[in-house]
Amino acid sequence: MADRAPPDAATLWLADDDRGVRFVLAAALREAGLAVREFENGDALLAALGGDAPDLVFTDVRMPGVGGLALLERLHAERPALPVIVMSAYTDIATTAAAYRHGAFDYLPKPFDLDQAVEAAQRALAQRRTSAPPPAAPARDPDLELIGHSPRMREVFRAIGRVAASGLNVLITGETGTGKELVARALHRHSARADRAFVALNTAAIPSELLESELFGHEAGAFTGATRRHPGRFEQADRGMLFLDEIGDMPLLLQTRLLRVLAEGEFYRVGGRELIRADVRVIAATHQDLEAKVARGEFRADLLHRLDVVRIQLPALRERREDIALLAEHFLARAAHEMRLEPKRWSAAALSALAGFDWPGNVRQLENLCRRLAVMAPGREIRPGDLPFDSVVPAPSGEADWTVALRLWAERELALGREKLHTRASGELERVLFDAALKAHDGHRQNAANALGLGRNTLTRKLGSSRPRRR
Ligand SMILES: Nc1ncnc2c1ncn2[C@@H]1O[C@H](COP(=O)(O)OP(=O)(O)OP(=O)(O)O)[C@@H](O)[C@H]1O
Repeated sequence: MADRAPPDAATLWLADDDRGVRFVLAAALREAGLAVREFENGDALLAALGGDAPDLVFTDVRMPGVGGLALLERLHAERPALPVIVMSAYTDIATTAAAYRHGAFDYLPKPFDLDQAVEAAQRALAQRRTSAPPPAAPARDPDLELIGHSPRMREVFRAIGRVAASGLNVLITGETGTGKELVARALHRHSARADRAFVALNTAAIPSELLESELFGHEAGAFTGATRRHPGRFEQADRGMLFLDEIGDMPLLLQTRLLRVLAEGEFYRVGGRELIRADVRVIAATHQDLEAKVARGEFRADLLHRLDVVRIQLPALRERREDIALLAEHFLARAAHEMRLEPKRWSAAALSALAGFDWPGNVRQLENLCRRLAVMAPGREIRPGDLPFDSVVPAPSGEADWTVALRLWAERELALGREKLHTRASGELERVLFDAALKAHDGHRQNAANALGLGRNTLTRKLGSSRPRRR
């Protein structure tokens, strides 16, 4: 806790139950000229707060006693101007969004670069701020949770957490099936409009002549077949959110009308005279390159600017292969549950084949495959031969198949903050090798040892320690 910082240095209080994290982080922050005081949990920090106050707080989320989010809430209530930076290995959207909602200045997903942490601290100190009161916490539906632990998805979760409560229009881009609608729903659930409607409209799915009345509604008799007054999606989304999917397919004339409505917040139904006001936050999505469409004169630049206040770009699944195994396990289990089938599991080889596939249909394609295999795959364990791909998928960058699986395992364990990876992985490696060698040599230890390039005694000793259950 001793500090060599200059007497006028800004003070930073750091709460984390992991002594190692505290040690390296505090060292880096002191190096950057801050006076750092360390606490092993939120209670200790709160207790110290009576007599003294820091300029900035860094806190972990999961700690025994008062956790990081509760600490944040207390600090925010008592000292709203004090910036708090939340750090966590749990980068699910709920935690990230809760952090921002409770007034966190920033959220650092672990593991982070020390430079990144120092930079965040400096930013926070440079612009201390007061924040708006948090909106009510929305209910969560686990089926709507976005899954992923890749750095690219963590960035997406962070962006959602950051902009959900802001009220800004958002443009979500990404290939088909990457989860754009799911992101839009997450933005809604974590926004101040969560208890109001989320209305979705797929622009590409509706014939262009009907699109205008779908959006803005129509009066009875407005056109042939309009027998009754029909409120449009804009009206339905009043005080809530309107999700315009495939916005790139909207005809130019309607783009002009949409732009005007967004600018003025009011419109007439088709064939109507009554001016309707609607307070709508628009989230738009597209898989197309809208800038290119603007250049070709197919999309209005001013509409793009109005929709594209914040952009969330979703990576293709092949750009975040680390997430494939996690998603595959989730979808396979969910499919079995939904269809009341006996659960199946993935063999390591099948998972590594999945990780090497290109997934042009992205997460939706993987989800559909899992449903199909939950029903069709013959055994309890899904093997590479059960996969419907024509050719054997090459492992990335010439890696052997099993190292791909190992890499996926390591990345996932690290993302989950698990420990002793080396010991656990080495144990597994030996177990698999010894099993295979013994099986190939009918249990003959000398021959198995020869094949492995080990002495018989070494093999026997290792078998004793790695497989206590065996003779
Ligand atoms: N990160 C994720 N975690 C869990 N499920 C996901 C994730 N991303 C996508 N999905 C699932 O994949 C399917 C496709 O997602 P979604 O409809 O949001 O994609 P999209 O990008 O809007 O597709 P399109 O461009 O075709 O409209 C959905 O069933 C969704 O639940």
